[in-house]
Amino acid sequence: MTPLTATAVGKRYRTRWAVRDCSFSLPEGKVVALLGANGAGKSTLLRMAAGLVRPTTGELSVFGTPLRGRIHPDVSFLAQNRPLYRDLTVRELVRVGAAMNDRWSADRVREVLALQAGVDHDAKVRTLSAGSVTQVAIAMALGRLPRLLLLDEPLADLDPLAREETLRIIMAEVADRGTTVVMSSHVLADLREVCDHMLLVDEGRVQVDGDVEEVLARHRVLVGPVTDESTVEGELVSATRTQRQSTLLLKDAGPAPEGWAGAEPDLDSLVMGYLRASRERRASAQRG
Ligand SMILES: Nc1ncnc2c1ncn2[C@@H]1O[C@H](COP(=O)(O)OP(=O)(O)OP(=O)(O)O)[C@@H](O)[C@H]1O
Repeated sequence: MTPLTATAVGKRYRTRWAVRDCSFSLPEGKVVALLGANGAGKSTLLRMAAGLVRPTTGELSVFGTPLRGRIHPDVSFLAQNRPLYRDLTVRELVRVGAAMNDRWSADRVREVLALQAGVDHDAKVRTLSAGSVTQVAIAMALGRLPRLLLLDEPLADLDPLAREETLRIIMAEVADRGTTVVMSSHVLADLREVCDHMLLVDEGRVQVDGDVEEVLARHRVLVGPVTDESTVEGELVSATRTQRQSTLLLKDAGPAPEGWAGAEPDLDSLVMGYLRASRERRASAQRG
């Protein structure tokens, strides 16, 4: 069953739309990278999917059930501010989790915590480093035994070792339990090796949605003479030009014309191309 479907979803804060006309369906049992620049609308989308924020327009469904402003029992959400009771110890938190959740596995939380080196179970949450708080919050999120795990910037505070541990835990969660994981980030390097599916948002709209391999196969990077772009076929996503040479990212490109070299982009150059185009659109809108 589809873990998350959005139909024409929009969210307006006062006069500003944070998310606009978003429609997508996520595949089950995959890792989905939710990508976009700062302020693109990633957190707002995740908060709506978690049932914490109601859409202004449209509808979100989790495993076929329309959300009505409350968290779905099969969903766990790691919010960007990691809300945990700061005066409790990690051990006490695990006990409180049992009281607050209908479905709860303290064993699962302990199992995940045991995989995370350096988290002191007897320390009060407020004395932990930001990275340890994130690790505890992820363990707590997994304690709800979710089928859909929504993670807002899960790796942002983690050192390289903790990142690796966390990615391993997430990969095992997907492989062993078939959980669908949505992870937001603006640091693509975090997600490159783990994501199967991507959702790239820009100014609240979905720009790219699909299986990573399929998305890459639909794009080409063409390099050729700056003087002769007229022979290039396809939808231009973005371009970087030096005095002599153009590097174009294209969607649904035709064959490389005479004098041009073409190759499939890697995920980094694809995402950078879309982000660059988005920044240029914003800059040109500001210039009026
Ligand atoms: N509670 C709020 N009230 C008013 N505006 C908001 C609120 N939450 C988000 N916004 C605005 O909505 C837009 C999208 O914000 P959002 O936090 O969803 O983006 P994001 O992609 O998660 O950004 P970042 O990567 O910086 O966390 C931004 O312009 C933001 O200022």
